[in-house]
Amino acid sequence: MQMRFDGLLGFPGGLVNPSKETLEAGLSRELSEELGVAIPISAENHMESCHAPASSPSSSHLITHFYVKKMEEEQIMEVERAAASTAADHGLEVLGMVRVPLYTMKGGGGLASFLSHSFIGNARSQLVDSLLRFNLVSPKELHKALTHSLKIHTHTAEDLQAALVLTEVKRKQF
Ligand SMILES: O=c1[nH]cnc2c1ncn2[C@H]1C[C@H](O)[C@@H](COP(=O)(O)OP(=O)(O)O)O1
Repeated sequence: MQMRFDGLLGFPGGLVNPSKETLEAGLSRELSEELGVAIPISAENHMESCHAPASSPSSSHLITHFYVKKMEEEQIMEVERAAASTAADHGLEVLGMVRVPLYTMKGGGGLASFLSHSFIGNARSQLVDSLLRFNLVSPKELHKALTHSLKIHTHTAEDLQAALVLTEVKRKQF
């Protein structure tokens, strides 16, 4: 996955105008811009399409099309190198590639922590669906990670609330 310009986690990709290019050609173009390498995509890589509600009142509703391509570790490392060096969008729309940890540590580190971050649109569901579909994590492990993730999320919300109260106090002093 990647850290986006807006601080949210998401998959490489972007908007495609289907009257101008096919979904697969549009995705290949976006991958070249964001990853700095040409990755051919075909209809066989399509996993799911769904209607995603607008992420903010000012943005439009979207149909998201999710594609999955299996790669060898060496190919992934090549993509990671190119994404950080030759990709046109690096440092602009994309701040870096991130690997998804497929393990959960005792204290909740790993997948549980990863899933508690903030994701763009329906990227978290896309990630969870693909982990299950390709048997990368068992349903039991994923359930455990998501349960822990929810606790981390609640703790983060409480932490943010405490920071907000603190700034309110400081704001009134000045
Ligand atoms: O990974 C994703 N999963 C689901 N929806 C996503 C993901 N990444 C982006 N989006 C949605 C949210 C945005 O409204 C649109 C366009 O994304 P963006 O990165 O801004 O596209 P461009 O590169 O600017 O074309 O898609």
